[in-house]
Amino acid sequence: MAAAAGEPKKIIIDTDPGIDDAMAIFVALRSPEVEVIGLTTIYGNVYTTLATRNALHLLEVADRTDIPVAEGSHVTITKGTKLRIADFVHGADGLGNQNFPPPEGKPIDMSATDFLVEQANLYPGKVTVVALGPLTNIALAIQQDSSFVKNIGQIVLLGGAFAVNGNVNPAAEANIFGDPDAADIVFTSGADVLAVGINVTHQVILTDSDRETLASSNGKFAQYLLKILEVYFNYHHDAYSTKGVYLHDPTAMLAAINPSLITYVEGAVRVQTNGITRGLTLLYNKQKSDVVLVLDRR
Ligand SMILES: O=c1[nH]cnc2c1ncn2[C@@H]1O[C@H](CO)[C@@H](O)[C@H]1O
Repeated sequence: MAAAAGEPKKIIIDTDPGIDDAMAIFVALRSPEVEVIGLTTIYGNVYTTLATRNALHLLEVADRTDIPVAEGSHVTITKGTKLRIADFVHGADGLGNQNFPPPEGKPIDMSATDFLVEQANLYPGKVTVVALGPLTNIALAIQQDSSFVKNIGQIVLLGGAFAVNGNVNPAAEANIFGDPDAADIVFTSGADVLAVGINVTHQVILTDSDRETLASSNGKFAQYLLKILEVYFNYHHDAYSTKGVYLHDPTAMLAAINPSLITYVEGAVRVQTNGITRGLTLLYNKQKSDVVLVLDRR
């Protein structure tokens, strides 16, 4: 596949690493179509402090310590501290219980939100945020700077369960469930949002036999991923009948790198923020304007 002519697309990866986050970050670092200009961190698969540590670690594994890491929010946008952390999917350390040594690097002296706002201002229309966790940092950037929505090129996010059951409960997918209020702010902000839901990512499976192919590679990333994937495979074997693992974050990353790989529908999205369907994503993609008005609060 030829890289798009001209400058690579600048991307900031907002991430909660996370095993599939690690895969997505490596995909981005190996794709000439994009230039990773920063990682921002968030809770989700792990708490934010550990997400920052893992982000720094992954950049060290990839020999890309030139890329800055900015630490994100430790609480939801409504200051909620009762977070749902998916350590049962990713291991207690978020990276398959490998207990890697602590990274040598440090996050930059700037919050994730400030970094997002700064970079969007610096390169108006040119920065894509690839959001792989709950959307707190992005919603905070929208609230902090009224020109963020105009300046950010696109927000590509892994989240939602569009017309299918969620993975936390029948209503909600994990990233949206993590901060439904933030997600509703992002979806109704007027920004160019491309959402890759689990209705898509549950079709993208790294099978047991793909894992054997990976094992036959001497590549640095292949060997690293093999180690951390064990826990992710065990979880999927136990929790789902699928013989393999869902490639959630790598699929969203591929949508950012090469949008033509996926087909899309356009419409208004709202997120349910309370009750038993908290975290439900509702898409209306028809042309009936009075219904869109109810959904779209702009
Ligand atoms: O069953 C689950 N509960 C919570 N989080 C999960 C589950 N399965 C996967 N993920 C994590 O949440 C995002 C996709 O929703 C992915 O980051 C995935 O690793």
